[in-house]
Amino acid sequence: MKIAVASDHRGVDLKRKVISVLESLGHKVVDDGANTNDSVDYPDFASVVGRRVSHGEADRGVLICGTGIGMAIAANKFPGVRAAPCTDEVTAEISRRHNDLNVLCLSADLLSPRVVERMVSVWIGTEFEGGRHARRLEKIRDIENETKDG
Ligand SMILES: O=C(CO)[C@H](O)[C@H](O)[C@H](O)COP(=O)(O)O
Repeated sequence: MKIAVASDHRGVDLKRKVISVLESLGHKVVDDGANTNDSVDYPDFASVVGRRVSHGEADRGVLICGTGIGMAIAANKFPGVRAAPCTDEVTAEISRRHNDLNVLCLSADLLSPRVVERMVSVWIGTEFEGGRHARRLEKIRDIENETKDG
């Protein structure tokens, strides 16, 4: 898969870890920054990854900030993006099985690199279950279309 990855200044080190985990699993990674610890604004990075996933330029995305929350709020503004902060292996797995999460948001401040390694491996390798969960995602698409039309 092609995965777009970005962080703000708080997540630069963890982003490097995530990229190495994804590449070791055989995925192609697009590194969308940031690359220094200078203070930046997370929406500038969430929008790059959110746009790529929304436009089909990347199959999935990973976004990292202090909590993962700001990145998720911003990325979810793009049609077809389902972004959320996950906190452990269980939420990472269920986010795929039930929600078909296509943008994983991670906290650089609260998660250890070791836990993140396991979360990313589980998240990337878990399939969407479909069935009743697909019906619910259809309803989310309906909401997206309704709000788009005003
Ligand atoms: O968006 C966030 C909160 O959900 C992130 O944690 C940001 O990384 C954080 O707000 C950045 O804060 P800073 O004090 O400018 O480092």
